[in-house]
Amino acid sequence: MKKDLSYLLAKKQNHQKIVALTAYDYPTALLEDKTGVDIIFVGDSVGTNILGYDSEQEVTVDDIAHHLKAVRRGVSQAYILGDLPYNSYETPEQALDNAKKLLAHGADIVKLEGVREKVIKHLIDHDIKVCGHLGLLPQTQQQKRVQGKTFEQAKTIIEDAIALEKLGISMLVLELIPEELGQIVTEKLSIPTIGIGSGRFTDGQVLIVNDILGITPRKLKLAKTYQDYQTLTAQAIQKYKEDVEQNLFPTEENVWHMAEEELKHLR
Ligand SMILES: Nc1nc2c(c(=O)[nH]1)N[C@@H](CNc1ccc(C(=O)N[C@@H](CCC(=O)O)C(=O)O)cc1)CN2
Ligand SMILES: CC(C)(CO)C(=O)C(=O)O
Ligand SMILES: [Mg+2]
Repeated sequence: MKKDLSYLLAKKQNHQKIVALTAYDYPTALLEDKTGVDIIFVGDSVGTNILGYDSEQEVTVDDIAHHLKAVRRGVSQAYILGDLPYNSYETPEQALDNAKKLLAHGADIVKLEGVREKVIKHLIDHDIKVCGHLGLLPQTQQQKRVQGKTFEQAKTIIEDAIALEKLGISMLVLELIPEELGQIVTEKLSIPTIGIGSGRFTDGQVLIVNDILGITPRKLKLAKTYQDYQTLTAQAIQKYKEDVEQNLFPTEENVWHMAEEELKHLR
């Protein structure tokens, strides 16, 4: 059964955690879907984590669409979120064009950063599901510092969250804010909140799949590393290199032969 917004909302209401994780390719999406991840994010984090870009700002709508297509082919149950990248939702019309493109390539919902009232209203008026994003906004904040630690900043985030819910967004990502603020926003909203680096009390959690697998070179405080990809992959590549150099690969079990009857004419 394909998961939908009412399934996610029921999880909030029943105090069951929503599990979200990014994926950028088919095999990873297949595994996440099979495991029962609720929401797969095709984030603009693809830029710095997969494409080798220096910044989130280099990511294009075509980049997201390309990875969305791959992810969609691996998914039968998870809800799929596509990020609208930097500069792709400057006007309501541009945002609608780009959101439609992401939906056409497999997204169930689009996410955009900040309180962009006119843009969000335009998308919702056209029946597009929108996920908000408050706290740290990576597309416009290069410094990855915790947001909303002071009373004034926290108050703004709470007011923004309420304003976004009133505009009609279906869920809200909270990034890199204090746990207390994550809890207050989550209690004030009826829609699900999905946190990253925002404490234990949001309705769900999202992480970058590269961080949980140990693909990311450094360990972030906000993440947990479940596997040592760097070491394991370096070992596998090193062993393959040695095997080729020392004629230990391929072996008899990796090769095909001709019948002697055919071969004798060639010799
Ligand atoms: N791969 C990876 N890429 C990402 C994110 C991630 O999550 N992991 N998230 C988005 C960018 N946001 C962040 C947020 C925090 C940090 C970060 O570096 N945080 C420090 C703490 C910062 C602080 O103490 O103020 C940490 O150790 O957790 C980096 C990127 C998109 N790209
Ligand atoms: C998961 C999240 C919220 C992290 O910033 C995201 O937007 C992304 O992956 O691009
Ligand atoms: Mg993003």
